[in-house]
Amino acid sequence: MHSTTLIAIFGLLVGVYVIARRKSTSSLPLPPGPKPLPIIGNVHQAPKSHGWRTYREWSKKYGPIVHVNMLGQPVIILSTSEVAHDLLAKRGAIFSDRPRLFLATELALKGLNILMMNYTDQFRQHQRLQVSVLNATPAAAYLPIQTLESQQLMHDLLDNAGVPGSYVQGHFRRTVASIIHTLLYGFRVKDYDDPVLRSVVKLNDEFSEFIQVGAHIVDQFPVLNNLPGFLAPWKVKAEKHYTTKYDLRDRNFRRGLDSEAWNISKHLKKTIEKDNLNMPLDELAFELGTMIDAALDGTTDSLIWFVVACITQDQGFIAKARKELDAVVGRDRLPASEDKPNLPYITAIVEEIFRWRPAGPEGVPHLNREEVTYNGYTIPKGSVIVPNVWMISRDEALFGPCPDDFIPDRWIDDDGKTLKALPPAVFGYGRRTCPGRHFARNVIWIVVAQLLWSFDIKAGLSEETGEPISIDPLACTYGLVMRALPFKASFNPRGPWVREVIAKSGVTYAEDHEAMLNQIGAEFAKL
Ligand code: HEM
Repeated sequence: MHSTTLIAIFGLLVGVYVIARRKSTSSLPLPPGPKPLPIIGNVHQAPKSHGWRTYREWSKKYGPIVHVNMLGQPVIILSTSEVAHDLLAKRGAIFSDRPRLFLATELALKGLNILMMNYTDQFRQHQRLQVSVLNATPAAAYLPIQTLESQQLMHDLLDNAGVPGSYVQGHFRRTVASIIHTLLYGFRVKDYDDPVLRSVVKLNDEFSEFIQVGAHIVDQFPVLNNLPGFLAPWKVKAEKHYTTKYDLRDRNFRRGLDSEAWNISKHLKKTIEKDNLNMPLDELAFELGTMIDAALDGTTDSLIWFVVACITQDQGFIAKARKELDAVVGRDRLPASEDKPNLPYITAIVEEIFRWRPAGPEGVPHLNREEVTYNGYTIPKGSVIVPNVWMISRDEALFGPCPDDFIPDRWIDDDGKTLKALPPAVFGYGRRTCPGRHFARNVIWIVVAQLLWSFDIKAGLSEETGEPISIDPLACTYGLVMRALPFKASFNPRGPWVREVIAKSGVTYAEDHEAMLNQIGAEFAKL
């Protein structure tokens, strides 16, 4: 046998032995969970995919804190908003690291993945940069670009209107991609088959596979990486992922720097120079790339779930939204972000999308750097902490009855106007809460408002029978992000005024987006 193979097997055995002997200083038990087997723990019961379904069953059986053992690695699943806040937010100093998912970080991204960085000084430096361009105030400056792209989407969907049913998901992805590439790098994405967009989607899908907790034995036993390539096929895949990502990020970053107009690449490079930060430019390029990756899927997929909700869940919410839109906006123009204070029902719909189909139903895992005791249990140091977002969003005590149904009214207070302060789970917790949440909410709000104002959204028709093709509202992919499986939909203008209004703004590619970016730059200068 090859000597590296022997070393790897020896390392594996030592690893199992050391982990099995890991001693706790607390006399309190571990949280309850399914019964483990010796050495392998609960590996045999671990879900192969759609873990949130299994986690839902476990939380019903064992309660809001469940412990499972993956080859000695403790995994703690949190299933109510209260326990998630108590641990991940209130004890944020302990619970803000990330698991060492070897494939996702050390190998595939060589430590340059901001999402998977521990809560270190280096991470905090990145976080300060993110917040400086994504907080509520800077995010508000992006509304004109977001509105422009939403108008373009309405135009693209109108173009599709005569088609009895087509796959429209690409239009939504293009819209979100164009917003983020314009702001970060200064160029619009005009085609959903654009090669830059195709690369981001492919890399995101790959990364989503790398990041799955428990899916790769090398995450538990990094020593296996000493195996020769033919015994460790993940190495080649991860190296290729890194190189492709590096090249893409480098190219986009340079394009941003070379562009005439203001953009976030230029702005952050200036910040680094002005504040004399210790951050090499390729690290900044990765920072920007992380924002692109994080923004694209969650935002696009939330919009597509909204389309699914319109087709499969309408118990009157569409009529209610239209009544509000007609009263506030009228029929001579598309809704604009300035209408937001007067359109609380649209805001309730946006919150309901996040609750009904949280883009990341298993959240992004945290890791605790110290052992803690909580509610009579011990949570061992170095546990992988999974916020069970799917279940947290279905807590009837918080969100009311029928949690599997799409009911925006659950967010509206008794006065019919104010939004209830219910705790959303979709953007994560504590010090690692998604910095892009204002940005995402703004994009989704304007697109949802304009879609409801413009179109009757229905299931696509079968080419053979002419009948509507039924859509399973739970049919989805599995990964970091829960994506609806491709489906056909039709978007028909709900009245003649819609075509007139959308045609008036027409195709938006002739608009001077560089002037809009310079305007944002001028607003940033005043902040
Ligand atoms: C609906 C859309 C989105 C969803 C559902 C979402 C969700 C999340 C979640 C769950 C996390 C991890 C939180 C945690 O660990 O507790 C996260 C992190 C992050 N998100 Fe978002 N996000 C969305 C959109 C965006 C956008 C638009 C941006 C940027 C423009 C963005 C940038 C980031 C970044 C940079 C991180 C890493 C933060 C960290 O690791 O501390 N996200 N997001």
